[in-house]
Formats: sequence, structure tokens, C-alpha cells
Amino acid sequence: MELRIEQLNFEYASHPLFREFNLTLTPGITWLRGENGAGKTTLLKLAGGALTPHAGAIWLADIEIHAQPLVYRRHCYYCGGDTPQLPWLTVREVLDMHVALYSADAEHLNTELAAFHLLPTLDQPVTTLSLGQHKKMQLALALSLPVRLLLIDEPFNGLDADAMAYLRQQLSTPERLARQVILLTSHLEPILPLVGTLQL
Ligand SMILES: Nc1ncnc2c1ncn2[C@@H]1O[C@H](COP(=O)(O)OP(=O)(O)OP(=O)(O)O)[C@@H](O)[C@H]1O
Repeated sequence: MELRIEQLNFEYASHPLFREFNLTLTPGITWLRGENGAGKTTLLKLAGGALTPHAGAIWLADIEIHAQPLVYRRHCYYCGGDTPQLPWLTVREVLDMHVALYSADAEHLNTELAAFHLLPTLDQPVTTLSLGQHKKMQLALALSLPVRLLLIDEPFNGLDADAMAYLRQQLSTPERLARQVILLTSHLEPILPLVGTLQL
């Protein structure tokens, strides 16, 4: 199982970022590095289907993103710091939506929510979460959704020390490293078992 990007072209208005870009990632954690503005977040969004390439192909195992967009999206989760897309929902409703979409294990999600101390927030409007709590909600999903590809932008930004330690431990389990392709950005050394580093 691998992520394969072939001959990718992408640019914003007048700002070319990727030209005939190729990449193959195998299961395990790859650290995506580069200076501010290099295109790290853009690459995560392209691989997660949140942005559309102008040319090229993106494969997750035998699923091509354009040929099977919904199937592809159900096999990957993009964990960015973005504000909530559906601000009128409660935390529980946002989570339930993800559980339904990904056919996820609700008990596993509950375990992650408990570990991140989010259970008391479930009936709050999702917009009332602090930045750190919002990050934790996304990370609880990242850790519990049964996806093949995890894309995580700055996983440790805004987390308290306990949450950082917990996240490191959960991302490092051999069972996870064997089955998931994990691509993450971090401006600081992530202190995780890496299969590779990708410099943009
Ligand atoms: N929606 C957009 N429209 C136009 N330009 C954009 C847009 N989003 C990003 N850019 C530009 O594309 C370039 C890459 O942005 P991106 O966010 O991918 O970089 P990054 O490597 O993640 O940066 P950082 O380390 O600061 O988070 C930057 O020059 C940015 O200004």
C-alpha cells in the first residue's frame, strides 16, 4: 500500500508551486519539511483531495483520486488547523458525521476523546472550542478513523505537554506504522520513528 503522485502540476493564480512533481510514500511516517511558503500545506491538501491538481495523477494503492474521488476521500484524512466547515454543529454532530462517513469505530473515537479530555465538550457548538481543543478534536479523528492515509499539518502546534506525549505514543505504534501512510509537517523535529524525510 502506497501513496503515489505522478507528474503533478499545481499553481495558485500567478504562483507556480509544483511542476511535474513525483512522489512515492510507503507506510510509516514521513516528515515533510520546507521553509515558510514552500508548499507543504498545499501538498497535504492536494494529497487529501481538498485541492485539485491542474495536471497529474494521485494514487492511493489502486485508487486514483480523479477516477474515484469519493472512494479516495474515504481512505484519507486531512488534519489541518482550519476552522470548522459547518459552524452551526455541535462537537458531537461533527464527530458523528465523520463516524458515519468513514464507517469508523465510535468506541475507538471515544477512547481518543477521553485521552484528549474532550468528552465534556461534546454538546458545545464546535465554534466554542479553543484552538488547542479544536486541534485535539481533529487529532482524535485522525487517530481513530480507519484510513490508509493520514495527512497532518503541524500536529504538535498548540498542544499541551500531555497531549503531545500521548500523540507521539499513538502515532508510533508498530501496528499503525505498518498499515498507514502518514505525511506530516513540523517546523520542529517531530521526535517520531520516521521512514523518511521529504524536503520541499
Ligand atoms: N489560496 C491561495 N491563493 C494564493 N496563494 C496561496 C494560497 N494558499 C497558499 N498560497 C501561497 O502558496 C505558497 C505555499 O503556501 P503553503 O501554505 O502551501 O506553504 P507552507 O510550506 O505550508 O508554509 P508554512 O510553513 O508557512 O505553513 C505561499 O507562497 C502562499 O502564499
